[in-house]
Amino acid sequence: MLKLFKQLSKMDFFLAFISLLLIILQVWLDLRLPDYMSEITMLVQTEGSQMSDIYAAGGSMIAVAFASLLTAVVIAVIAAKISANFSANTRERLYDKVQSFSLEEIKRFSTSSLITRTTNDVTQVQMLIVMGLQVMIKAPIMGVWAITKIAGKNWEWSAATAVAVIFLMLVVGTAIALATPKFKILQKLTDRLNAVTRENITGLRVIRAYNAEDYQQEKFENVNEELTNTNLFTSRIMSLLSPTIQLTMNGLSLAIYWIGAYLINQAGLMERVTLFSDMIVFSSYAMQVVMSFMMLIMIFIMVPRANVSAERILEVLETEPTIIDGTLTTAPNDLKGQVEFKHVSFKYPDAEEYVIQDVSFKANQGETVAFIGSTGSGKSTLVNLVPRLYEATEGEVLVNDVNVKDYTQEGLRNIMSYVSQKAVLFSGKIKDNIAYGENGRGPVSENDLVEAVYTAQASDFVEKLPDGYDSHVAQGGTNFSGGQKQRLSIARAIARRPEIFIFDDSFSALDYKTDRALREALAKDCPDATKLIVAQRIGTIQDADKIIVMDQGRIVGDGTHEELLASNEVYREIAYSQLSEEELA
Ligand SMILES: Nc1ncnc2c1ncn2[C@@H]1O[C@H](COP(=O)(O)OP(=O)(O)OP(=O)(O)O)[C@@H](O)[C@H]1O
Repeated sequence: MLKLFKQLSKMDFFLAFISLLLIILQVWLDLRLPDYMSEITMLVQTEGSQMSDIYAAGGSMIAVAFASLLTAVVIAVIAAKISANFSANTRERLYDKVQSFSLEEIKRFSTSSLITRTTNDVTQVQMLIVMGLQVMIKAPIMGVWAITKIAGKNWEWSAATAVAVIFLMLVVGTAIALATPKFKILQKLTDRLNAVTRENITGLRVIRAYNAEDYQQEKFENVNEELTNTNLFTSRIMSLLSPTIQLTMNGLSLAIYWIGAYLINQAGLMERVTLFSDMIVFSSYAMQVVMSFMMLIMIFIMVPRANVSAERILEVLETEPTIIDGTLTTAPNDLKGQVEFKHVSFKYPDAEEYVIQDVSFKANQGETVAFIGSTGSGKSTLVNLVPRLYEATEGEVLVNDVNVKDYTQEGLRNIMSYVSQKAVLFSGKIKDNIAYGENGRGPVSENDLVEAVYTAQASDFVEKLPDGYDSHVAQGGTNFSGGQKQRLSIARAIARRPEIFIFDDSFSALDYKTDRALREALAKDCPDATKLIVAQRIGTIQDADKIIVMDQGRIVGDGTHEELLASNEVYREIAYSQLSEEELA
């Protein structure tokens, strides 16, 4: 956890130092109170005392108590500020780190766990800082100071206090030992609850359509119940602590008075007043000692959980992304839009089998290269290697004759547009979604934006909307149809004016007519861009300059539509399953 605190700024450390000084002042003020008590008790017991003296002592006592209160408020404000700063910085660092992760690291942690770590786990540590700054430093100072005040006064009273403290430590130690293992489980269960909730919300349509509410509900309830039970277990243990502490404090008071009564009974008349006053003072200080232990206990309750959270946060922060940036922002040559695979093989992290095996091909500037093959044959995986969403396990992926590993990721992605299999839109306006991201050449102009929408065959529905390009897009683009979403995400790719387009089965939701119109417009408007197209439909790819046929991660044929029809069995099978002989002739 200390590692996490290292990131606090100098200003935060300075504030923490100020709060330390204030805490010392507060403890000093708090420990003045029993002295006034003693003074007042003495005055009350002594014959001939003046009322004005009692008022003076009482007034000072109130002033000191008020000053202590004021100091406590300032300390609390400082603690809140430091802890809020800590949270904001940690969340930002986590966010930046996650941004640098490749899909491999995201998969390793899981999306829901990354969300819990950025929110819930940070809050756990934040709460510890707030409490810790106020109490963790104060309690030992107060405890030690109070002990020195009562040390040597009377061994019977000291022994009673020691017994109370030892008893408390035993009870708390047992409670912490029982509860700590559960804290780790609690955070993991929070991850799972988060995952199930996300699944329920994102899959709502399917859940409803299949009347699977009960099934999902049960899934949710199972995790929820497990989390509740674990929470209850730790809470029950911790809830025993408070009454035990109360009981110990009251028991200690009783013991001190009981011992006091015995001592007073034994003492001579003159000593009685001093003993009585000592007893009052001792019991006040003894309460301070027990109170400081109680404060420490509160912290000890929080430390194990915060520690688990801190470890989970550090795990993310200390993970080195597997995809490391190269140094080149552009290729040191005049090539544009060239993509080449040289004996590339790939297997997913933690997987045994290769999903791409010894793939080699070349796409030159302006060419359209299409990939077709049965589902699961590795087409999407293959094109994901070009923008380095994954790293080739063996072989080389070259863009403009430079290995993709040698580019900075930003430089590499500046020259390409990737359209994923599932259209992804972001909440905001249509135009924000199209003029999205950066390409290293400044913002997308209004003209490029409109042209892109036209090329993507999206103008018909965009311009019909009451707010046109300013129309609202809901999160995930849920207020658009599948085909509309695909066209908008294709428009976003076109607006970037890239050297290379990667379409990962991005035409699948379009009707044949729109599919054809879009491809024709793309060929006309972006003739110089290289297009890598993954598709299931022969119609989408039959005009491609080169078609690569994939089967079980290997290339089993390449050529034009006509060449493959004549020579490639796998291609012919796919083609005949989709089009009639007349259409293919
Ligand atoms: N993130 C992943 N982790 C592990 N294995 C994966 C992952 N994504 C895909 N695979 C596996 O890799 C293989 C190739 O998948 P890929 O998505 O590249 O095929 P595809 O040809 O694009 O299929 P489709 O046409 O159905 O989209 C499949 O066997 C799949 O199970």
